Amino acid sequence: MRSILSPCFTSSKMKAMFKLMLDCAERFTEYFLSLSVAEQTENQAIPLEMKETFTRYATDVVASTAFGVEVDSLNEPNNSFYLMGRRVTSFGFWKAMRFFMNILLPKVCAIFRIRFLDDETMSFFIGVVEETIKVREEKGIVRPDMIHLMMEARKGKPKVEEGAADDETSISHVDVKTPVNITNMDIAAQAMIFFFGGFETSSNLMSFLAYELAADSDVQSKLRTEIEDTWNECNGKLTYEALLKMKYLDMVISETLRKWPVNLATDRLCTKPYTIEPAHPNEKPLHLKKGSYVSFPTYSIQHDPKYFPDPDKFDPERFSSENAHKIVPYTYLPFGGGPRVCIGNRFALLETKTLFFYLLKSFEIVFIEKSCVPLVISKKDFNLVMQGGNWLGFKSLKKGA
Ligand code: HEM
Repeated sequence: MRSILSPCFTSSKMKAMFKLMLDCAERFTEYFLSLSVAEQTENQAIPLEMKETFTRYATDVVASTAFGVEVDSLNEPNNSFYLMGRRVTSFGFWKAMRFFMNILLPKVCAIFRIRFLDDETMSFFIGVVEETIKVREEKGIVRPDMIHLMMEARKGKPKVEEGAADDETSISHVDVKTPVNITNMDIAAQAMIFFFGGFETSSNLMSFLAYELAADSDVQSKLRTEIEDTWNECNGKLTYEALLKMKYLDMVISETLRKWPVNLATDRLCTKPYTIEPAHPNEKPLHLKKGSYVSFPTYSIQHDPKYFPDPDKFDPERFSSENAHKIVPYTYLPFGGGPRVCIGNRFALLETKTLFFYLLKSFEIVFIEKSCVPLVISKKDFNLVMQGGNWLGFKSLKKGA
């Protein structure tokens, strides 16, 4: 299915989906702008838990780009899409057990019908996809999203657009003229990948990014200057090309992913015997057998002072044109690497850049009384999250009354 889903992430598809992301980002910013006016808090910061707030944005983006439906999770906080999304991605002990069992013992899970998701959740998302497909087919609606691409794939229509396919997400090896046998269930399963792969990860990235910006007002104002310059160059209408040209924005996000890699480790299964030779005189060779499970500790590698001096310092300059080439290959792995690199990396970066462009244009992100300073990582959670939540404030840049 990687080859079926890959065409969703080519440049041209990203550009089309950017319009949907832009709507979500504008709506997000508008919501908080009107809130600060309504509550006459223009001069004060709106206190918010960032993970929760960005999860709402990530929900709207996944709903729009993957499931083809419009959801407004800030104005309608208890919409079923948001609640079901939380259900899918929240990990209690038993759910974590089911998750690992499905990875480590898939055959046993199939025999005993141990599923990661319950029937109600699956039926909800399959229902959304089926209804969307039905309405699209009846009314001939075309929307630049994943559902449309999959519908075209099953008719055998998707084409490799010239210059659009990229190295690792290329579909050039797929016989695209042949209709692909894709059921509605398959389409729903692909849309679910956006939830599993992209929902927690993207909102976590945004949460840590907001924290680092609050912690370093110089970085935040330098970034705002780049945003204002870009906004002026675009004559007040942000374009996909202009956003991707923003060098400093890219550096700040890259450094956030270096310091806070959402996936703490990446794993591989050994396909043939291999020996890791000792690096130091007191070590022995490590013999890996076929089938050995190997885990690469991304967090530790990205915090190794040998590769990233002063690793706890948030320093976007590591990724400047002058410095980026000094990064040793395979020591920066927030999206993994090689043929199984994260399929949605450009998607995640694009939705994050779009949101922070709009957010920082209207708001300053600041520490508030409840903020977790210094930052402490929770030991209780499955994911990389801050102890007590990531509480920060959005302070409107509009000079209020
Ligand atoms: C900041 C956001 C994200 C981070 C940090 C992230 C990170 C990762 C990492 C580390 C891997 C493992 C790669 C490897 O083993 O080499 C991965 C795989 C994957 N990611 Fe992401 N991801 C993000 C967003 C997304 C999004 C938005 C999607 C949407 C579809 C997605 C879909 C996937 C899929 C399908 C895989 C498995 C690829 C394969 O095995 O062929 N990810 N991701």
